[in-house]
Amino acid sequence: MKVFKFGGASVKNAEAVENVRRIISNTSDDLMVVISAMGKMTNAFEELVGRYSKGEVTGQQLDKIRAYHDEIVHDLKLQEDEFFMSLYERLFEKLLGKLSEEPSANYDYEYDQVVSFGELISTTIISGFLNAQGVENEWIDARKIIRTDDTYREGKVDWELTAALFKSKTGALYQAQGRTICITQGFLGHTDTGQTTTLGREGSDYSAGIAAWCLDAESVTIWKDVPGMLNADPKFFNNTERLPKISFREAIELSYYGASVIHPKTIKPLQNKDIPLYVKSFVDPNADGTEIQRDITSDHLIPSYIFKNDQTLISISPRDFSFIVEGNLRDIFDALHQSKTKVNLMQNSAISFSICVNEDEEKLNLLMNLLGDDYEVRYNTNLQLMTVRHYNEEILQSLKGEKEVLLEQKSRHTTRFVMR
Ligand SMILES: Nc1ncnc2c1ncn2[C@@H]1O[C@H](COP(=O)(O)OP(=O)(O)O)[C@@H](O)[C@H]1O
Ligand SMILES: N[C@@H](CC(=O)OP(=O)(O)O)C(=O)O
Repeated sequence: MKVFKFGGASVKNAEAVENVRRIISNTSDDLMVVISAMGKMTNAFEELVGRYSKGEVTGQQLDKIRAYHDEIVHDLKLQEDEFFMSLYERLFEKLLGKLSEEPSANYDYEYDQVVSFGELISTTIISGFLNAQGVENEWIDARKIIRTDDTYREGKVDWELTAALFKSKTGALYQAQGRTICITQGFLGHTDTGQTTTLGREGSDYSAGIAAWCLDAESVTIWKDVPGMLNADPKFFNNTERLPKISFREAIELSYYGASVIHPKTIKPLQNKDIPLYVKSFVDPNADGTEIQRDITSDHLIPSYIFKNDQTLISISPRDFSFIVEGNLRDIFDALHQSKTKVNLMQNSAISFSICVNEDEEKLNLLMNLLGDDYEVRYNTNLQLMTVRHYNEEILQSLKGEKEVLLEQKSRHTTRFVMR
């Protein structure tokens, strides 16, 4: 059994959905197919829930979402399919029902209840289309399988329970005669009381990793709009090179530093069970792509570079000029934890502790309040964090150009610059 994952870009319109059908039809393996919301629909649902949670009118946002999906349904010629249409209409009725309720004060909870419809609608359309085209499949409700805690918008997975649920809900299907294709939603989970949760933005790759771990899959293939994992984001660089084969370790480092082609959480479950991950192009499905697996021998061959924009460099110093030692490190880490500040880089000197974080004014104010009067906090905004793996001086010079470097950090394999 293999796991395939299709993201928003691969199902953004009817033509793309037909391409997904072709890719699925061209393999003969049992499949668990994990699918995200279509195109940029998660952003559209975020606008919708933003208005809903403030008690504002949501008609315009809802109409936009409905029209987008209706066009795909029309182009796939599904509107004559009564069974499909009853499922499709029911989803929108449920969404409308949710929007007519008074929102609770818990925004993160409301977010998950509303934004999850993106994946529910997309998988309903794709499952319906595949069935209509004779590609028999089972629609599996991830909200009944992936068990998380109640950290809404970033559900923490209960692995053992999720594995048991996967096996009880899909085991018999995969053991049955003939080929089995299951279609399920990325990004979604549920709590022990049955409330819908989500796993964090761009979390469908992670769902594919969870499914593979739970089902002991042979491999995972993530279908993307790029030829594989490249040595830089092709949206910002010409002449990128494909990394044909890298280790789990290298992939987790690259994605952690910001190579957004794979969600960083995806790798751990696969590494833990030694399940290879293929990143392949849905535009050219027969091309080789990238193979991510345990062997490290190819990791050093090509330098990779990753840029994160909209960074803030924060410098925290004890006001009494004391050293940065255990006690004040504890205060600083406590404040970071409480303000849920995610640190992209940290470094200290005798009397100052520096961190580079994604720009977020609200969190920064909270952090400063938590640190209180004992610490002086200074910061620079609008910066760029550049990470270069397997660097050489020539590459560093050409990437830095004329930019001012505010902080530099070097290890044997990685150099990082915070620049303006
Ligand atoms: N190192 C990299 N290699 C390939 N693509 C990258 C890299 N870093 C960033 N990207 C970006 O990741 C995008 C694909 O990921 P994403 O948009 O999240 O896919 P999806 O939402 O369809 O799953 C590419 O279009 C590319 O711009
Ligand atoms: N739809 C969700 C989950 C996801 O992973 O989507 P994609 O695979 O298109 O990045 C999001 O946009 O965050």
